[in-house]
Amino acid sequence: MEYIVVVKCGGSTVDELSPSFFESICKMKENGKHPVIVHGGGPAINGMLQALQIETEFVDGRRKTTPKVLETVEMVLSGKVNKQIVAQIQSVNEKAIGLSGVDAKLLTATAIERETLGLVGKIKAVNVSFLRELLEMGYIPVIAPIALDERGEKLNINADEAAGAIASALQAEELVFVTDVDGVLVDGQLQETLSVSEIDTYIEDGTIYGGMIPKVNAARESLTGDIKKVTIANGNGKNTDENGALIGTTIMKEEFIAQEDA
Ligand SMILES: Nc1ncnc2c1ncn2[C@@H]1O[C@H](COP(=O)(O)OP(=O)(O)O)[C@@H](O)[C@H]1O
Ligand SMILES: CC(=O)N[C@@H](CCC(=O)OP(=O)(O)O)C(=O)O
Repeated sequence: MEYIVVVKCGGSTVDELSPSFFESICKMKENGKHPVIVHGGGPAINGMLQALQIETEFVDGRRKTTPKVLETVEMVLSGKVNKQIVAQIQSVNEKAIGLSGVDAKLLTATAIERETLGLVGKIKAVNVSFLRELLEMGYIPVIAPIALDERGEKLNINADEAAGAIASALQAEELVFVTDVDGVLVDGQLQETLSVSEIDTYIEDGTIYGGMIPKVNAARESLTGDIKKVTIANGNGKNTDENGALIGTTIMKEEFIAQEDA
């Protein structure tokens, strides 16, 4: 299998994704690339938890997940958000299939720290052969970040972390985070490129905070493997190149930045 692109759609943007975003996904296929979509849904989960009067709390960017919270997370992610994206892709005439990590044991995870986070996991394994079969059949997999642990218990996974782990396991060429900002901003200025070493500096001085932290951390981890390029871009469809590819902040290994500059 050649060129795989993992695209993570953030919950911040999932209701705003423009037709041109879905067209850019189609263009990828026309250009011989294989998109795999991983999605979040934080704001929709918050809304449902509020409606159900279930308390929620974040610890270092991850949602503390009780059994009741997990039930709601799964209902919103696997039920509402996943099928919304699958329907939108199919409306531009592409074949899409919605799954969570529970289906076909797609994602296996272990709990990070039950005492503080409850049912929150870190991905240990991805059912790569099943995903590759779907890609070979021409399907775009759309994946909700719920995983199973070794005993078959469900765990909630941060969607940015899930996208990074799936991209690494698939040996994808590219990882794209689609969110509600144009990319990484420093003093209000969009950064076209960012090196791995700059990530640490900007997290340390507070320039990168909140929901941007898991994205740049997932970028850093993925770039230690086969992935050559990670992009953080806006889902509003306004920033695309002539091929319809999303433009935002590109995070690359130092040696690739050096090559591009040469
Ligand atoms: N340096 C930065 N540049 C741009 N956005 C940043 C930065 N640091 C933190 N953010 C925040 O990260 C948010 C995106 O993360 P998040 O809300 O978790 O989105 P998603 O649901 O797409 O994962 C932005 O809306 C912004 O508030
Ligand atoms: C463990 C954990 O925090 N899981 C996330 C999963 C969804 C997500 O990550 O959505 P975004 O991409 O919109 O942030 C949650 O429960 O909100």
